Amino acid sequence: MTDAGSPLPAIQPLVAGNWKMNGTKAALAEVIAISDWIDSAGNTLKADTMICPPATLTMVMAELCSNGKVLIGGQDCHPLASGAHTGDISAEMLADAGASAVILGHSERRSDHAETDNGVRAKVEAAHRAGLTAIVCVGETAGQRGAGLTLPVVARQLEGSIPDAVTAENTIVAYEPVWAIGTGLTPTADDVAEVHAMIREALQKRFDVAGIRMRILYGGSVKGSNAAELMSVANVNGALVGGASLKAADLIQILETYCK
Ligand SMILES: O=C[C@H](O)COP(=O)(O)O
Repeated sequence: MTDAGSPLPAIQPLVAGNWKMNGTKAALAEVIAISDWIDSAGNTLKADTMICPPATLTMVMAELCSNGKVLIGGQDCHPLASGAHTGDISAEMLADAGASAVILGHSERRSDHAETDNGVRAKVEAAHRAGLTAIVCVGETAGQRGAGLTLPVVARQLEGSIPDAVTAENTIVAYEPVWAIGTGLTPTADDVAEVHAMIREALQKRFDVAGIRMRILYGGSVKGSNAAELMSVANVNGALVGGASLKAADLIQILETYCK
């Protein structure tokens, strides 16, 4: 409930596809097929759809999807707006290319590029400065889960990676257990519920109403056959999908779980 006592609007789920380092111009056919399917689904689809292509496809994909049915996101950004940083792109550049969001702190960035919570936080601030929604990834490794550290690890990443001033619109949390990414393994529905409940509680404590309304996505081996179960867990407001977002037919199976 808000201060005025009126009920909060329902959270609109999001299914976001992270293409990672996959996709050339030939893959644009997939996003066209997704967009056409969304058109045919009309009002029955009760979720937003986003594709986060490699940077090379951002602008052309954003132009193809200018009707807004498929939102476009980046996969990373530099904390600064411009400068001598060979190979990097800024949040402002992503926004200029037509992106409305950017994935930050993905475990592959944390491990491949030694990204820290502080570094991710600076990138989230950059995303907000450029008017982008930050999709902030958190999640434990297999070793951390085995040691019973899932909740403290995720809580620490959440606290460290998200800045103090956020809104429910400009920030999304994605819980991705590292051991579930690309492995075909998924946590049980109860395990997902436990972590998402902790995330919701932490967000609410820190951000009040914004924390209640913020979307929390689950990611890690989501596919058509498990999406209905995972997406029905309390406090799961959509999915961050890797492998199953590369083919339109696979992503559409996941989107179908949100067709009512
Ligand atoms: O960002 C997406 C995740 O890393 C999940 O990837 P996956 O669906 O291939 O397991």
